[in-house]
Amino acid sequence: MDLVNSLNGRLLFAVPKKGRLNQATLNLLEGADIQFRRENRLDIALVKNLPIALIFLPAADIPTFVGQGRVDLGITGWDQVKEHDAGVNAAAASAGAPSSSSGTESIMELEFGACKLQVQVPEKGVYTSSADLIGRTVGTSFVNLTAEYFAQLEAQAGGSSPSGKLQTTIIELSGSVEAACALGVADGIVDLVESGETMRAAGLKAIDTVVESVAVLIKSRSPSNPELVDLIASRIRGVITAQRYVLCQYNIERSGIEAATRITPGKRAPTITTLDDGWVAVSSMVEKKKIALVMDELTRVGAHDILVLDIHNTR
Ligand SMILES: Nc1ncnc2c1ncn2[C@@H]1O[C@H](COP(=O)(O)OP(=O)(O)OP(=O)(O)O)[C@@H](O)[C@H]1O
Ligand SMILES: O=P(O)(O)OC[C@H]1O[C@H](OP(=O)(O)OP(=O)(O)O)[C@H](O)[C@@H]1O
Ligand SMILES: [Mg+2]
Repeated sequence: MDLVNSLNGRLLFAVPKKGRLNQATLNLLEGADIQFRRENRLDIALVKNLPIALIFLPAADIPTFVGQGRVDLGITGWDQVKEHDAGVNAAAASAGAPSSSSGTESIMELEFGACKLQVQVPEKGVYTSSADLIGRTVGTSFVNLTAEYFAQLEAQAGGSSPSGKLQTTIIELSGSVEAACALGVADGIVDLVESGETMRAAGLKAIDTVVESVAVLIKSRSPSNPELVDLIASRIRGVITAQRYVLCQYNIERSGIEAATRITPGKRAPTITTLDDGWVAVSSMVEKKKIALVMDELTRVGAHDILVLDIHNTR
């Protein structure tokens, strides 16, 4: 098969090929009924039921492909989008050009991959604020955001050199960044924190947040097929909403309906069905994180036979 020719006329959609965002992204594609079979070792997969090709790329590279318009759509971390933007701005500044936009547009936040890019220092060390790291060495995979962050800090401290050259040394590391302080490679690091387990295990503490991140769906400024982009976005939004809600069903005496539907007003309105002898059945979407409380309150106002069901999809 001539792979390049087979991409003709297809919308190109970049997805993380490994790492923290890979599995959640594959689940999302499955929920949106985007069907494909990926050949072993091949980073391109043709979608069977839509004119789309999936391109498997490292999360960090996806904003570059989308930003240059080589790929129409992508899923990556917001941190990676900001890192790419900071790189584009730094390149423009060093060329004496005005800061330009990176060419990516965020369509929506996806409800996974939440983490924070944080400045971290040894827990029992001499550094207590980011300003203490000015003129020191900082290890990170996010060199552009880190350079931008310290440039601002240096400017605030009034110590920025006339040439605009950074006093703080940024060392680029591609993984296991937390090891850098213990091994003397860096005085502090800028890396991602979710649970904080990796940071604490390395004897580090966070002293500031550079960016708060979550996975995002992004598109290029001029996608090849805007209608298809809208269709995919709408399908993905449906899956995300379905994941956030559960369906709560219960029976209640008609006299209790007002109190009960105040507890479960639904996304738009609850569905109410009349049963025999003065009872009604209510069915309503409830935010998953609130369901335990909602069930407590429904019981209190006299609801019976409360059922909670997963929703697979919604529009
Ligand atoms: N611990 C985490 N919790 C939540 N999201 C994370 C976490 N670590 C990374 N991410 C998100 O996932 C994105 C990709 O990071 P990840 O480290 O998974 O990719 P990778 O570096 O390509 O893979 P690997 O680290 O396995 O080589 C990050 O930019 C961030 O948005
Ligand atoms: O706060 P936590 O829940 O511990 O998660 C944070 C860790 O997760 C990521 O590492 P990853 O697993 O991608 O390994 P890496 O350092 O090799 O990239 C990130 O770079 C942190 O090290
Ligand atoms: Mg990683």
